[in-house]
Amino acid sequence: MAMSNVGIPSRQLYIDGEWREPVKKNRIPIINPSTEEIIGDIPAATSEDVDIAVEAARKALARDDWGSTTGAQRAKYLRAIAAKVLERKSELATLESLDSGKTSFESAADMDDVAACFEYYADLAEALDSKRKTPVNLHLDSFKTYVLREPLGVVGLITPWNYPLLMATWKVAPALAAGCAAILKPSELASITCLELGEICREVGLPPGALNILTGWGPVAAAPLSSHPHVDKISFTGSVPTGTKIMTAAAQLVKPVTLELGGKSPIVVFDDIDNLDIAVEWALFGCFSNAGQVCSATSRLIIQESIASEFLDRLLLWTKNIKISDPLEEDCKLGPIVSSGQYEKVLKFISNAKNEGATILYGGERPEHLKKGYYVQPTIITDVNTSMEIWKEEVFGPVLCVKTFKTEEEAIELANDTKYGLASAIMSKDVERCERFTKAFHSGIIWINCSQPTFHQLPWGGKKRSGFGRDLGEWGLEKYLNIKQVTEYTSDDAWAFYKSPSN
Ligand SMILES: NC(=O)C1=CN([C@@H]2O[C@H](COP(=O)(O)OP(=O)(O)OC[C@H]3O[C@@H](n4cnc5c(N)ncnc54)[C@H](O)[C@@H]3O)[C@@H](O)[C@H]2O)C=CC1
Ligand SMILES: NCCCC(=O)O
Ligand code: NA
Repeated sequence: MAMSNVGIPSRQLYIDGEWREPVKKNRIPIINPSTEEIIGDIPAATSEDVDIAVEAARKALARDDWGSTTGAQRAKYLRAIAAKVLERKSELATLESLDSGKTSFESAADMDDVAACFEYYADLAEALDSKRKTPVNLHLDSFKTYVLREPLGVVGLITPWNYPLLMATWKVAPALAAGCAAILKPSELASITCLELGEICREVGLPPGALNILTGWGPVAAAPLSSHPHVDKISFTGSVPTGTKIMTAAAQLVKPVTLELGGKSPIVVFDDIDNLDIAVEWALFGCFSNAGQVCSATSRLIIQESIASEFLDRLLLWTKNIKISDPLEEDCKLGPIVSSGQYEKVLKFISNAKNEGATILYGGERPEHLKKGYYVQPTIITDVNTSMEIWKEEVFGPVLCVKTFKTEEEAIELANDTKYGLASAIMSKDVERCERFTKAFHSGIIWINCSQPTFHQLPWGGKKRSGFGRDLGEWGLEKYLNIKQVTEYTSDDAWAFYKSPSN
């Protein structure tokens, strides 16, 4: 096993710029999914701590040192956070791998993305100053009007474990850029790096209460944010059942939510591709990177019948070549699943597929050389039909199911045969066909001749059961802004709608 000499910091809740013990003093063990060992613990917040954090956030908004900042001033904090992340990149990446099982390469890439995302929203925060007040010319002498873009208020950011610090950053960076005060609730399965973000905020002198970080169990530490009368918005990434609960609670207060809820995304491969191996590698990366624990994983391979057999042969060769090991080992390409619960869930999906009559072409089990840890072989499933669970449900593990098609019409029907609508990919050198598919796919993200590349300048989110609203890009900032119209009557004349009693 690869050794790490990075110690697990022991932290409290990060509230009002300070480390604060949870009111109930409970803690949750941190489990390393590669060794199944307890390596530390995190504080477990309850609704009492949520109340304290919400109050701290409200006070931050009311104080000049946060509530009256310009975008340019906030950008300085965001850039300082980015610099600290890069300074601590190697340590943070190792912590991310120890906590979540991500390979060290992917964790390091995440830290680069985290820093770049803070930098990107620093740019947008600066640009916001000139857009803060936009005059609107009505071509009327009697009225002067303008539109203000203001911070929305106190926002609750509830995030998952698959990209722990990166998913938090997709929400924290724009929320702070907008001038909101935020409460981040990371996943109990992987919170270490999000707590370190608290330490970074403390070190760079982010005004107290601007960002508060509460770790703990979802129903105890996050649910109170959805129902809290002084939390103005919830931005969530995670499962459909939890998204439904959040939306239900928020609906009682007409609280806006944005939900990013995963999917069962297709990758359609046509027989006109120039290079089989290039397409095979994208199909592999699309489903097995991050051990398949990706909301946008292209986990349904829809392949043209004429090249299916050759494609699958190559796919098998590439799959067998994937190095599965402790995520900190050099060249590891597939680490463990995040937790025992998720591991059991993935294995159950595979055994259900088998019981329903599908063929496990490759994988489906624990790799023989790894006796401990929540490892699952990269798995390829064929003989799938569209009524099977494996075709319909999100596995969130390294499990690819395969179906073939003959015609373009059949391909698009199969691609859209899902309750989800996050991403879709097409591999073809026919430009017009790619355009037809771009239009026909029912999803928020389209990849052409690739799968998964993600850029923080572009909107991220889906339709149907994948949720609504967008992270990233300018759309990721807009959702933390309140649009306020201001209408001023500038005429000296009376309005004269009613008859004046003095006449
Ligand atoms: N869209 C995505 O990126 C993700 C999708 N998932 C899907 O969800 C499945 C289950 O994973 P979980 O960790 O159980 O996801 P989850 O949706 O329960 O967890 C995500 C976040 O929601 C919080 N949460 C849990 N219950 C809550 C509640 N009642 N109110 C407010 N927040 C709550 C959790 O503490 C965590 O911070 C996965 O197998 C996968 O299919 C999981 C993580 C990320
Ligand atoms: N490449 C980033 C994927 C983000 C997500 O799984 O939500
Ligand atoms: Na963990």
